[in-house]
Amino acid sequence: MSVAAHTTPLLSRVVGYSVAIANNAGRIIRDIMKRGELGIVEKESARDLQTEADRAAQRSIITSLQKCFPKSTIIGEEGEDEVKDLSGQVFDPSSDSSSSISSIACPPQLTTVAEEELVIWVDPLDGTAEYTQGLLDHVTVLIGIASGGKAVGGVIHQPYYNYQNPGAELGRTIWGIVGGSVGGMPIVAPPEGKVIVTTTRSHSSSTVNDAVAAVSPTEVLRVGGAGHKVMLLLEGKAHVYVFASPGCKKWDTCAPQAILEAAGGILTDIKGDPIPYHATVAHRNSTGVLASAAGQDHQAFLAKIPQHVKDNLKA
Ligand SMILES: Nc1ncnc2c1ncn2[C@@H]1O[C@H](COP(=O)(O)O)[C@@H](O)[C@H]1OP(=O)(O)O
Ligand SMILES: [Mg+2]
Ligand SMILES: [Mg+2]
Ligand SMILES: [Mg+2]
Repeated sequence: MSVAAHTTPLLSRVVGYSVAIANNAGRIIRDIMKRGELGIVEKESARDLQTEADRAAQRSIITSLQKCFPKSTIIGEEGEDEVKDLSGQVFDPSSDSSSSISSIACPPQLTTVAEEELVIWVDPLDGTAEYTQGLLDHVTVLIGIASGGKAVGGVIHQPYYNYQNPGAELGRTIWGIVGGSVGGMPIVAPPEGKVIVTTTRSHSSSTVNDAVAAVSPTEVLRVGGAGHKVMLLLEGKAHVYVFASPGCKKWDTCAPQAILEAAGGILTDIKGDPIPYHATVAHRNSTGVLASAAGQDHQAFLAKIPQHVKDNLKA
């Protein structure tokens, strides 16, 4: 372990190690796709799939995080068996130069957060439907860190970024701490005079579509993954992410929310209420998601969501 690991705040260390752990999970996801044996199973429905990549990436992430931060609570998408299975290949994040943590700023109010106060929400592969359909750049690995019920830090790794640009570096990782710093990609403001909305491509419903139409989009980007859609907000490709559905869970939104808020954006439920991230909270975001890029009028978007949409999403 480097000297910096002992002198930097715990939260910066967790985020820095999560960068390396997410990058390693991305390698596992690419390897499984290359081998072509996806081992697809249906979870709750045909729209809720799990592959060997989801399972293997979760095993590796949970095993590695638990080894580094044994007193924190770690909650992963892929169920109890996978979470308790610590046989995943242990990855030592301090061996990876991408976990350089000295540049990850932590605001004063978060420097004293203790390991046992942290709840780490892990989505080992966000955008599983798109992964199985070959829409590989929609896939992300999400590690979100909460303290006091709030999303305070996060990592989004996009393992297939640039996969259609041979010669360019494959994959990218963005990280952030709320009130601290954001790194890994430039933050760009979306174009003025347009309202580009991003929403689901694989989990639509009439309520989802009514909410999108209500914000009067000039363009709608229907893409997979919560992590991918928040990346579109960060890189100026969309103004607002609207998902009036109970489909997303805490591990889908914790990391994206922390990074978006660190960059000046806002993520709430579709009614404007904060999403809680305590260890004991219900996993489902039953009242939907609305996220806006930095500089956008979040309240104005919320005000346009029709009452019948809000009524359809009960807590
Ligand atoms: N109805 C649903 N069933 C299961 N997962 C869902 C559902 N709706 C959304 N999700 C999760 O939220 C993410 C964002 O939704 P969408 O891509 O539809 O916009 C999905 O990639 C999926 O995460 P995951 O792929 O990790 O299972
Ligand atoms: Mg899933
Ligand atoms: Mg997900
Ligand atoms: Mg997932």
